Amino acid sequence: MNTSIGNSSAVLSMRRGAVLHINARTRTYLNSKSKFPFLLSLSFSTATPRAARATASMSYHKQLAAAKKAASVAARLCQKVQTALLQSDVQSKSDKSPVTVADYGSQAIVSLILEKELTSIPLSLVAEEDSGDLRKEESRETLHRITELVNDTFASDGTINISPVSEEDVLKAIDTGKSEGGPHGQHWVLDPIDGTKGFVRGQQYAIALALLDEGKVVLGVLACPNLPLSSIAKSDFSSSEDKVGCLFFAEVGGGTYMQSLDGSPPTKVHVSTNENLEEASFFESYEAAHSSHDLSSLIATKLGVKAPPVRIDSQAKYGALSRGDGSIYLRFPRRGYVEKIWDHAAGYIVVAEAGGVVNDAGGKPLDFSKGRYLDLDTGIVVTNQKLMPALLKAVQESISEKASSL
Ligand SMILES: Nc1ncnc2c1ncn2[C@@H]1O[C@H](COP(=O)(O)O)[C@@H](O)[C@H]1OP(=O)(O)O
Ligand SMILES: [Mg+2]
Ligand SMILES: [Mg+2]
Ligand SMILES: [Mg+2]
Repeated sequence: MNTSIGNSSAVLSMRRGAVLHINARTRTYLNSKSKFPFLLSLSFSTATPRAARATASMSYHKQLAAAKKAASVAARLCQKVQTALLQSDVQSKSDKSPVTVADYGSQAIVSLILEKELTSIPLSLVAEEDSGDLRKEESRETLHRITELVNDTFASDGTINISPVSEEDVLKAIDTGKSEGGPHGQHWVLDPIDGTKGFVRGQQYAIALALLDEGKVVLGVLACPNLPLSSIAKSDFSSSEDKVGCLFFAEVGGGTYMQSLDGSPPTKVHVSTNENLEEASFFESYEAAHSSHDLSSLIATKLGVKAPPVRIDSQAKYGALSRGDGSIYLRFPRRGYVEKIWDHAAGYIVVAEAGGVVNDAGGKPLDFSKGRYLDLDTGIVVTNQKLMPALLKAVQESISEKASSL
């Protein structure tokens, strides 16, 4: 039996260029999930060893404060949309993946807040969404709604001093995210909603924001609006009594902290110190299309892992792992899928600063300096330092066995 957060009965049908349909039962379910918090992540990285050394002693406090604010405000917009998701709010992109008004609104909010808070250098932002579809005639209503959502979110937050924005301002703010990143200089990396499928199902998602400096991730923020503040290691974690809404943040050399999205004081978190594989539990994607459940099951069996996998959407998995809810996260996308930096940058530093290790299946650390994409061997493997050697051995043996059985 597998463990997953929330209800899995939502029925979504997606066709190229078509609106994603949500049936009445799902709508009722989504509307009943207003208690769920949103997850947002941001990260920042640096690239060359010389420059990395030069920046190692730098402080990113100001950028971290701006990132936390941006992700938290964007999370509020996402929460508002998730509680009243309309069929017209969800559309299908050209790669058939869903996108909602909240993905666009979140990206606009983060871009506008970073621009406002950090005026010393021009903003370079590598982000998932762009305004291409929104500029089409048939998207006029959608753009209007996104602009309203952005302005309402700013207006209801007493700490944001941004005048009402126009539709053109929103389009421009979204398109700030077209930066290519790379090994030099500072680049923000944003996934405005990571785990859009989980968001649409009324389940887990994150706003993920990171900063790269010379190709290295130097800070990251993950807002997880629906993640319980207490551990999700146990299969009964989705109890309606659980308080939800976590904000994870990390700065290079400074450790990882978690606070509630409604503003409790932060506490330092650490990955699990578990060295016993029989007692280990592991996370993987809720969506089997995003990561091979068969391969991770083979690995778990080889390692003697007894607990069933915990399947949840988005970089909330990195957040949960950073506080020791489980000890392993396995991700094996289908052949040919290329991972993007915004899907891992914030999660990477949140786990690394909590004492964990994030490698590709070949045992190499992830390299965020190559532009918008990650160049990976097969998949991503995350655990603590003690378990990584045994885990990598099992991963590599299982990959070979699976390949020879085909
Ligand atoms: N076919 C795919 N394989 C792997 N990951 C995918 C695929 N399609 C979308 N994704 C991205 O995987 C991440 C979610 O993975 P998970 O299964 O861990 O929740 C998201 O970043 C999602 O993008 P998006 O940001 O658009 O939701
Ligand atoms: Mg997407
Ligand atoms: Mg994503
Ligand atoms: Mg996304």
